[in-house]
Amino acid sequence: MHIVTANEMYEMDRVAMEKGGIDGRILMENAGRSITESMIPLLAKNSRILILVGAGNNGGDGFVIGRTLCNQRFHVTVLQLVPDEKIRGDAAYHKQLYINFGGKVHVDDQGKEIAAFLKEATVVIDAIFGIGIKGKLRPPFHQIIEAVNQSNTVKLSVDIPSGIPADEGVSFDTGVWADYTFVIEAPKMSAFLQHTAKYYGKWEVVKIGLPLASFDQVTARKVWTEEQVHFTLPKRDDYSHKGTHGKGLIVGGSREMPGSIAMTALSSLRSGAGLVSVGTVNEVIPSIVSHCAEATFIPLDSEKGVITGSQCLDYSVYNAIAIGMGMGRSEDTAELTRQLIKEANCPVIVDADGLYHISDDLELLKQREFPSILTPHPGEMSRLTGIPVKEIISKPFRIAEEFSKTYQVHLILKGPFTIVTDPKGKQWVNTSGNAGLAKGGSGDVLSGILLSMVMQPQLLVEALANGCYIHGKAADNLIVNKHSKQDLLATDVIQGLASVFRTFS
Ligand SMILES: NC(=O)C1=CN([C@@H]2O[C@H](COP(=O)(O)OP(=O)(O)OC[C@H]3O[C@@H](n4cnc5c(N)ncnc54)[C@H](O)[C@@H]3O)[C@@H](O)[C@H]2O)[C@H](O)CC1
Ligand SMILES: [K+]
Repeated sequence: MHIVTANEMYEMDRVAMEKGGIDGRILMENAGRSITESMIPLLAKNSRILILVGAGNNGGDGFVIGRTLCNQRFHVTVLQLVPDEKIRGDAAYHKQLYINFGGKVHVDDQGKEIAAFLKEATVVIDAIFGIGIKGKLRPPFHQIIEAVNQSNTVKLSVDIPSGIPADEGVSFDTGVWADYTFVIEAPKMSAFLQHTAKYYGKWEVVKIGLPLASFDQVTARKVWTEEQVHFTLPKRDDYSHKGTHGKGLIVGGSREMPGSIAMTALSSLRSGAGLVSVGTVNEVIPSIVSHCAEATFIPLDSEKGVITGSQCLDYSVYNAIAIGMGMGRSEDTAELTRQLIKEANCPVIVDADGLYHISDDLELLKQREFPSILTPHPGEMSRLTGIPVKEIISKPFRIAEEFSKTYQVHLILKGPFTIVTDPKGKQWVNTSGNAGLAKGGSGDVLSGILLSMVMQPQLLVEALANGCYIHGKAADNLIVNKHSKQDLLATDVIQGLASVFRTFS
């Protein structure tokens, strides 16, 4: 499933019309018909449906929906929120069809009658604005949208909740708080941004007949779906041995933070890694063993419970390495991080304190011949880039793309919608997971899962996207009957991995 910006969607439209030869009026007909079909299960025969229509093609979709619902004997009222002369082109054509079929249009371009119409309605179909909204809402639309939000109606938005921009990095006034959004052809970026996603309510994609093959030329952003997990997650071969599933090294831990690396080691083993070695300070090894008897250890030189700088580690025997969890932020651990990044001839996952250390040495990443995988949350991304957290949350796709391309890394920008970006800028969004994961230790568990995935026989980006999916899905399964978002702990997520792997094996 592709994710688009407004311009990318217009480009798809252009391709469909100019190259495909399909008429815009047919696309609008398809949009309105498909949405109506998907909407009907949510409607009761006695629903009093109010369709709010704006000036653009989103409003045009509203007229098609109006005609189609009237034709099926639903009780429909269309309220046009702009003067007649503003309804043009394909929307005007479909307005006329709606009228020809016996539909009535009420015009309220001042927003004076909206309250009265809302009072009579049980369902609002929001076709005020689509992806064409620009700048601050002009009067009276702010007031109209607020009135819709305050009304006691079920709110069904067409393509996008009106008022919400399609793109990232765009400020907005207010938007319809939809119960349900029928997204045309491809979800827009704002469905995956934490400040706008909540306006969509539940959403589903409706198809209107755009040439699917063209999406790949128009956008390099996709949702990582459960279906793809089914296709790509390697099945364990009956005749495999521990070597088949990779040997991983985890470097980190300190006297003050022995738990992080223990969780990484355990989650990695629980995700199928053949062998896991932990390079850490001697004194924390017994506590890690108590959680994870299957790991082997490389005691590293340490001072005051923290790993010291130069270590004689043979990186060549590993299929992948993860560094940083609970490691501490001394100059010594910084030196070790730099050394490992320079010398390791296999994929390296850099997390937590490892990310802290490389923030000032990002150029090192460009020199690596093997993949570098960075797993920052927005705070860590802010340190890596010098960009404020607020801006990262507001335009994560663009910032992640630029960073991955510049430093030639695979970036996993963590959040409610984790974005995996490859060094060419291709992106996949993970949608599993819940707020129960917003706790210390979650990242350590994710790093362990990723380490294990990277060592399995699958493409690197698939391994990373699958790792994110599995981590979130374990948490989703756990809050269904065993835990809640409140009490869920990172260690529970490790226990929950079994439920996910069983589904996909
Ligand atoms: N292939 C497709 O995706 C199809 C999508 N369809 C629908 O068309 C809309 C996009 O239509 P467009 O006309 O470009 O934009 P809008 O409907 O969002 O309307 C813009 C409209 O609103 C006015 N406006 C803009 N900004 C403001 C503001 N800040 N305050 C007040 N008014 C504003 C402006 O005057 C414009 O006239 C898409 O979302 C789908 O729903 C097609 O129907 C089928 C193909
Ligand atoms: K809308």
